[in-house]
Amino acid sequence: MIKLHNLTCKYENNTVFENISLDINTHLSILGANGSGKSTLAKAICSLIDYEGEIFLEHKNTKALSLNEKAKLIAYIPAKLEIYDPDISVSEFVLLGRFAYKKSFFDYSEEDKNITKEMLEFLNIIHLSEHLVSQLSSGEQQLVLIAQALTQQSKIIIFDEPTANLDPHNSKIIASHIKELKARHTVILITHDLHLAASVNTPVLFIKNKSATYYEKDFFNDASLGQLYGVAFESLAVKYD
Ligand SMILES: Nc1ncnc2c1ncn2[C@@H]1O[C@H](COP(=O)(O)OP(=O)(O)OP(=O)(O)O)[C@@H](O)[C@H]1O
Repeated sequence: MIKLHNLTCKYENNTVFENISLDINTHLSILGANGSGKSTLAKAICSLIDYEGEIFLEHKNTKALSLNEKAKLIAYIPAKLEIYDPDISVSEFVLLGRFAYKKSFFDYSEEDKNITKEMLEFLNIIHLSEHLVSQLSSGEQQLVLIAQALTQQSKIIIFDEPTANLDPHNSKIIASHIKELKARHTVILITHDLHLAASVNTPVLFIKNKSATYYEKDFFNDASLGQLYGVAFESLAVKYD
């Protein structure tokens, strides 16, 4: 459960959006034009940037939570992997998702390593375990990012444009994983990929003109999409189902 109360985000003098209040009790897709503030909203929810107002995760004010407490409640998956260590392997990278559970400063536990292996198997990338993350394709890197987030075992997972760099085949793989994860997690999906959003099939929060409108259902039709995005739509063609 995520609760936003009078949430305002700005960068210096640029107000991105203001006074968003919303209770998110289920899966949600956040849509809107480039620069409308989707990633800013996600980053505020994850305390990665400053904000005005209040954000509650599972009834707890995020400002009162430690980094580790937040990591156990919410995971953020960026659109693209930033690789700080070109020599890190897939299994080492995914294991880092267990940081909030680490008991010893020096090493991860057997349980941490087992959970890492489990997530690599779940995403069908166990064969990449010893590969260098820096040498993977974009599609493989996206799966590695998802694996790392899953090891956090947080209730809420935010996917920020998970198919941004992917071809339709890899997008379909990601779509199928996201749909599967809905059974165990609260999924927040940020995307421009309307096929993906329609396929994942959640209520929609559309950000426009510094505010946000919530659509419980009936969002994915040519008329409302055309009006919101300002371009003509003819029924979505690619099927991720
Ligand atoms: N670190 C930053 N410093 C200053 N301005 C920023 C910063 N990050 C984002 N912005 C500005 O905030 C606004 C919202 O950006 P944001 O990335 O949240 O939009 P978005 O909806 O996720 O866009 P896109 O769909 O293009 O990824 C934009 O005008 C952007 O230029």
